[in-house]
Amino acid sequence: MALDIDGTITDDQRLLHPRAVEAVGRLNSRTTVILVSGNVHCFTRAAAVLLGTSRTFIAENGGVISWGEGEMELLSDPAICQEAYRRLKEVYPLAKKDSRYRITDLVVESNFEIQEAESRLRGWGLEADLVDSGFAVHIKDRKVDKGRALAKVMDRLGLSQEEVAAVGDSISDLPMFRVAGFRAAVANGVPELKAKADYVSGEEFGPGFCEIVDYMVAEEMI
Ligand SMILES: O=C(O)COP(=O)(O)O
Ligand SMILES: [Mg+2]
Repeated sequence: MALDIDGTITDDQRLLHPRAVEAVGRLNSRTTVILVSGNVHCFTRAAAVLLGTSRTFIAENGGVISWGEGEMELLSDPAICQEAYRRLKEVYPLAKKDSRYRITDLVVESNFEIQEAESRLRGWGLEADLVDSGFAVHIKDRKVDKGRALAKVMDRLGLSQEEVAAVGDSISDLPMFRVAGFRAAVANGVPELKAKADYVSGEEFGPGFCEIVDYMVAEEMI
């Protein structure tokens, strides 16, 4: 299972839900859980350790892949994001967040018109785009997303589409839905994601995620 963190196993304040922790524990005994997050590498790694999930995981919305302990692969060019930030800052009052720990993308506060900024990036011919997870606005390399990184992980681990489920809440999870065979969204997910999901939970956040795991067990998918 490719599993998102914020808004899927946490609440809207990013607090980990105890029932989601229990559900991840159940998954760990049945299958491999790969965290796929917009969070930085060190945060995602700490989550993997605390949840007992695979040390192969995806961070920074696909910009960083951790291949088990010790090997890290960067899929994005940080210079692309830096240049986009520099140009956008000439127009908007951008404020960086947790930049010290970011390796590839940049996170800024949501104090500007994202769609307008994206069309400016395109107009300037830059290779960067923006994605708003509902928790953070990321300036990222356009060729990077959670789905492309997940496809790389599947390839290396020899996993077919039918063997992979993706679970998430935000627009940043949509690219994962293109490569996974089973797609599930929590009820608090964005409409664009829920529209593409095979299963949408009735409950929101952590309890919704538990419901998804219960459904997959009942349907003998795991
Ligand atoms: O970093 C974010 O913006 C949100 O993190 P997520 O991808 O785990 O939901
Ligand atoms: Mg999320």
